[in-house]
Amino acid sequence: MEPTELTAGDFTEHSDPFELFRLWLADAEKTEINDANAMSLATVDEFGMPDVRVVLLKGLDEEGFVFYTNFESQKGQQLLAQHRAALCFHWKSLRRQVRIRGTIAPVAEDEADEYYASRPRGSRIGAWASQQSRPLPDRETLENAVAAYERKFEGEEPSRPPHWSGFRLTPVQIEFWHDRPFRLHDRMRFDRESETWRKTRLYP
Ligand SMILES: Cc1cc2nc3c(=O)[nH]c(=O)nc-3n(C[C@H](O)[C@H](O)[C@H](O)COP(=O)(O)O)c2cc1C
Ligand SMILES: Cc1ncc(COP(=O)(O)O)c(CN)c1O
Repeated sequence: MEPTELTAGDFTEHSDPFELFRLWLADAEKTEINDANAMSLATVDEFGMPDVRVVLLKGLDEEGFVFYTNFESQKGQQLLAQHRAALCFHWKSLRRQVRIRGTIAPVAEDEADEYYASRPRGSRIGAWASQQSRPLPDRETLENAVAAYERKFEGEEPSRPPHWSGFRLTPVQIEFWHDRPFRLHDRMRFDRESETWRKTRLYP
């Protein structure tokens, strides 16, 4: 890949990891074919066995990174029990990676209500119909559940299911990685130190 404005430049000068993350996400929105906000979410189960799946980043503020899911799903149960997780973004079009580790807390009820209300009606009904991560005998069972909830909420706005909400990951560590020739990549890690961030360059 020829270096461009997006693939060259020195990100290692940045001192605010949130600001740098926002710049990289904005770049990725321009270059990824879809879902630039997709991130791998790593958790551990009650036996310390790792698990990982992709979710979408739906909010970012000074407290952290927000995503939405079913709290009774595998990830929901793992996050409620362990309160810790890691995220990984890989933007292939930019040859960039961001890794984030931190603590997990559910978002406030009103924050979840507001996001749920912004989703298409079909997705809101779907959140009721899907018993995410539990066995489903056949597709028809799911479609019947969707039809039943469509009848239940006919003529009204579906309320947010009590088991559907968001988690916020508050980072303690954020690492930025950028591809460089001959695998001699640039890596910069930020470690939270109460109100500030300590910055460390890492061997590739
Ligand atoms: C691009 C992409 C985005 C996804 N976004 C979400 C999401 O935001 N929330 C969610 O619950 N599942 C999302 N999924 C589905 C999850 O990867 C996963 O299959 C599901 O949440 C069940 O995970 P669990 O059994 O570990 O709880 C997404 C999948 C893909 C491929
Ligand atoms: C099951 C599920 N829940 C939630 C989401 C989050 O995205 P949205 O709120 O835009 O549906 C996704 C995105 N793929 C998803 O697959």
